[in-house]
Amino acid sequence: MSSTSKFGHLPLSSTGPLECALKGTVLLKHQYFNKGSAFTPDERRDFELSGLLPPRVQTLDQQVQRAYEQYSARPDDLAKNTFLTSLKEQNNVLYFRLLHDHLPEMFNVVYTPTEGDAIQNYSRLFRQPEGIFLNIHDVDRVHHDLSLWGLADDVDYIVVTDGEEILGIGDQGCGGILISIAKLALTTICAGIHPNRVLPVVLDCGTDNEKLLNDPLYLGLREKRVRGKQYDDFVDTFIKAVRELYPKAYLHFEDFGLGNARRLLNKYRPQIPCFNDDVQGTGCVTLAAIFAGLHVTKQKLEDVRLVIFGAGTAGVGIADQVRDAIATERGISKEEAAKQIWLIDKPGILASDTDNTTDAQRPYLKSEDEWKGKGRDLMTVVQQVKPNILIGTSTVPRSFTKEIVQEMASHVDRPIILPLSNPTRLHEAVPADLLEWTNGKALVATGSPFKPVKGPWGENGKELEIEIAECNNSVVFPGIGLGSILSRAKLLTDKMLVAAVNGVVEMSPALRDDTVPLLPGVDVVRDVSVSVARKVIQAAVEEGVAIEEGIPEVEADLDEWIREQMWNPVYRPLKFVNKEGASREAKGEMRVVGSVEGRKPE
Ligand SMILES: NC(=O)C1=CN([C@@H]2O[C@H](COP(=O)(O)OP(=O)(O)OC[C@H]3O[C@@H](n4cnc5c(N)ncnc54)[C@H](O)[C@@H]3O)[C@@H](O)[C@H]2O)C=CC1
Ligand SMILES: CC(=O)C(=O)O
Ligand SMILES: [Mg+2]
Repeated sequence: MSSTSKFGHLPLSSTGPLECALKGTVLLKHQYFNKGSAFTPDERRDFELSGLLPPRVQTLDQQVQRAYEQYSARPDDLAKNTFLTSLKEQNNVLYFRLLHDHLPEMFNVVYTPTEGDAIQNYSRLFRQPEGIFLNIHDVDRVHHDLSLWGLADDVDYIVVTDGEEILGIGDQGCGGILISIAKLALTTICAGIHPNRVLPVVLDCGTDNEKLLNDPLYLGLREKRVRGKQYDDFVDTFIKAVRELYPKAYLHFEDFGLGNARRLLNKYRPQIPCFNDDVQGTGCVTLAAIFAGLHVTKQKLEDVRLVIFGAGTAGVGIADQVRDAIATERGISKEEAAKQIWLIDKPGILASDTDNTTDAQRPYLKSEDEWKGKGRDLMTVVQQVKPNILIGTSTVPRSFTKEIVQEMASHVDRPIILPLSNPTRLHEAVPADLLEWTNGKALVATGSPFKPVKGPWGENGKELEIEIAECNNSVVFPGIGLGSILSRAKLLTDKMLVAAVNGVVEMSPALRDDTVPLLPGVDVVRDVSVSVARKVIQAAVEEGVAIEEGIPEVEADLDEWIREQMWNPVYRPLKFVNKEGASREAKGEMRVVGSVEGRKPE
């Protein structure tokens, strides 16, 4: 039962007994309340479960042990991913506890790269729907369909995608729902966001993926993507419905295509608390990695000479975050700061004479005179620019060749090289090669996880194992979301994003020891999220956008206030309440009771 905390408020995630109006088989099939073999003897009696379960009562730890054995017996990562999806549908606490206890091992199975395989196979692996599917041809029903999820107060965090540019594997149509689900699972496991107060959404606008269009089992709209005004009206209707139904919710855009990602962010950012993970999340985590790298190389932002290969949603998102940091740090204009960044896309270096550049790329165009008569390919740019940082967001595998990397390393002692394209097979270079080509000098972080690399790189050729940081927006988006939700920020401002970067940098192992990774790993992810959330909340208060009252000012209290509201995967004793008497004591649990009872939308 929830109660006010020492801070005099009702925490977002509560502890103590959990009210439940369900019994028998309905309860056993309910992912939020189900405990399986861990129902206590009293609960078995009170909730009509005694004949429905084998007699032995087990602990959560024993269940985790069994689930881990079952997981380990699955032959490959996709089968492991499918197993975990089923487990989540059966028992939320067990699923999140298993993940919690084995996170470093399972992270790449529930997230990139394996989740990408699951998304590509969505219509083949489909067993049970999860989330909300909105149909562009049913725009009149958007409000109604969204309302089926629950009542106004019940949603804190929404992830929405239109499935056009998923995790580096392109257009996946309605299978994109799985990226919304996966990102939300990470908000829970990494930042303790209540799993029952989140909402995954896919906007089904069709797909341009021929394979899906020709697949008779494809579950989404089998037609080409609808674009233009009809698309914009659909998104607008969705946003309006979100504001009406879930006025407190924070909206996370994920994996929209290049033509829409930034455009939608720019449109809605001044109106609602929203965030684009590919633009802003990637920008924040990469800036944090750069700060850590510069700390190791003993350089400052004024020393940055950054080349970004692949100037799409993520690439320009990174450029903006770095440019703004340089401008603030050096006290110069954004135009001046942009001179330290070079963008390369399919036509080569982007210059004033390059055709079809986007509004977002324009601030970074170089003068055509500067590049007249010169090659515009990556090798020439590296030769001319002599960058100390090279980032890949191109989806072009192996594009950072030995020659290019060695050219870069011939100008700087410790090149910072971040191949960020996902999934693993699309990385611009793999860490083992980067380290070998630079004799262990490169400071590397990657978009997907890689195993540590062994090599003779120590003093006098001593064998050393170098850990590789994962530079993925997953390091930062859960904490940004947590901070925004807890402060009930009405907008997500630039200063809150800068604060989030600082929250990650403070946790970077490389700040204390320059032989270790640039970014914190998943083993400390909850601490990272607290650090990020704290900074985000403080910035929201300073900016005057925090609505929540009573946010503690003292840092230690603020940390406690944050941690107290994070959801933990533990079983809570169930307390039976009559359906009529079911109160909303434990904030957030009512959606479950409501949906099972068939609560009508208001
Ligand atoms: N590590 C992380 O946290 C993140 C990684 N990513 C990854 O970054 C990659 C790009 O994602 P988005 O920016 O969303 O896609 P996008 O499609 O918006 O951008 C890709 C860009 O690369 C360019 N490109 C393609 N071929 C090229 C070539 N041969 N030479 C130069 N440029 C070329 C494209 O024209 C486009 O501008 C994906 O693999 C994605 O998974 C994206 C977001 C976060
Ligand atoms: C990590 C991520 O958001 C992406 O690859 O799209
Ligand atoms: Mg993404």
